[in-house]
Amino acid sequence: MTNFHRTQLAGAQQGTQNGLLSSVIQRLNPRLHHLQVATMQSKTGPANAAHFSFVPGPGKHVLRYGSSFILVDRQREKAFDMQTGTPFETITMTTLYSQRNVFEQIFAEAHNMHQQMQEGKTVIYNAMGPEWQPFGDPKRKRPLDSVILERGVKEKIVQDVQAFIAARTWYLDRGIPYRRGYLLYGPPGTGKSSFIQALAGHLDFNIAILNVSQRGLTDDRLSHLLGKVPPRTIVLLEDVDVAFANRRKAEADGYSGATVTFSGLLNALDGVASGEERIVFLTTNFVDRLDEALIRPGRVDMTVRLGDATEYQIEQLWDRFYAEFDPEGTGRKRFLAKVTQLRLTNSVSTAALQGLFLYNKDDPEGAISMVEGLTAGHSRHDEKRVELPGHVDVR
Ligand SMILES: Nc1ncnc2c1ncn2[C@@H]1O[C@H](COP(=O)(O)OP(=O)(O)OP(=O)(O)O)[C@@H](O)[C@H]1O
Repeated sequence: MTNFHRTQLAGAQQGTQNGLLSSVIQRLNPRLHHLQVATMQSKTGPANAAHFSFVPGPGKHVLRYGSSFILVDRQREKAFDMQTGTPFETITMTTLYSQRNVFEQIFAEAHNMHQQMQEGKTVIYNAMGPEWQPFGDPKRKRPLDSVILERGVKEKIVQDVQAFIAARTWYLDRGIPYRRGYLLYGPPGTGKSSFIQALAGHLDFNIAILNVSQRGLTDDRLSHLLGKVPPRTIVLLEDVDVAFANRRKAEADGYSGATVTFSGLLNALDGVASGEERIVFLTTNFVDRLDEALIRPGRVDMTVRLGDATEYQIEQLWDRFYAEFDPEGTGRKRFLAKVTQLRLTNSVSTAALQGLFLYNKDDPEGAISMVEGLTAGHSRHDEKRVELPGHVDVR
């Protein structure tokens, strides 16, 4: 007899293991008693629409897989996943020694099922203690063209990242750490997070997000987390300026406080190295607070300013919302004339414009008549330019 033991943090384990066990459970065709109904709710259909499937419930079952019989023991733990409320489980599968190859097949099949479920999706990881864990269900990929940046900016970043991904052997042959850092800076609501999400989808990567200002995130934890990012995952470190306000040195006992320090952030970035490509995006609303040590090539190789909406972005955003109502573009011209007259170009965020267009979803005239409302919140940001040799600064 042979046993196959596997423990699952139900719905919360990292990487491809997440949900893998539920695929195994789905795959095992129940032939005996103790069935459990698994309910899956459709994300797009009406709230009360749901699918049901019968899976072996907790307890022991003898199941047949092909010509093999397997004893499956599904046991719930006392602890449960804090995000979903699902109890952790241990599943023990036992079969005849001569049939042991069957486990490989089951897991391969379950793995395929699991991958199919994730196709076209982006997994978002959050830091939970010392681990990266998927946050909620994988998200539908955000299309790149849904994020509107100044002309050519998106293309420059995408090209750079793709060239980096294609240059693996080049880096490894020369003994250069295979990593690339990007800093996106600019006022809030200009598409920094949205762009990174869309880029991840475009490259078929997942995202591991960490807010540097998060309480309880120490230098050690940051360094540990960056050292064990799941494969094919972009790291997004938000609000990195916070570390620069915190230049405190570690105490004599090595403790450097409950937040990330400046040197802790630099060390963590320097330590990021693996045979896998490592792509790290940093974001900040306050580029002036950053130190040049951060944007030294190797830590950050490209900086990109995402500013308030330019004329080009306003036009593009207008067309995304109103192309069908305004095929000739006359409404767009009037909207832009009003925006220019109110001196709003380069001083309202794309998020604010999106808010106005959403409010007037089917009504371009409504949007034109409400432009004045945008002036209340508008602000002008004059940031210093990031100038450093060997460094790409896209503005
Ligand atoms: N350039 C843009 N193109 C398309 N949508 C945008 C753009 N900028 C902002 N939005 C929309 O505005 C909202 C907020 O955007 P997002 O979170 O990406 O901004 P951010 O720059 O990351 O902000 P913060 O600096 O506050 O984190 C999202 O709903 C996003 O879809």
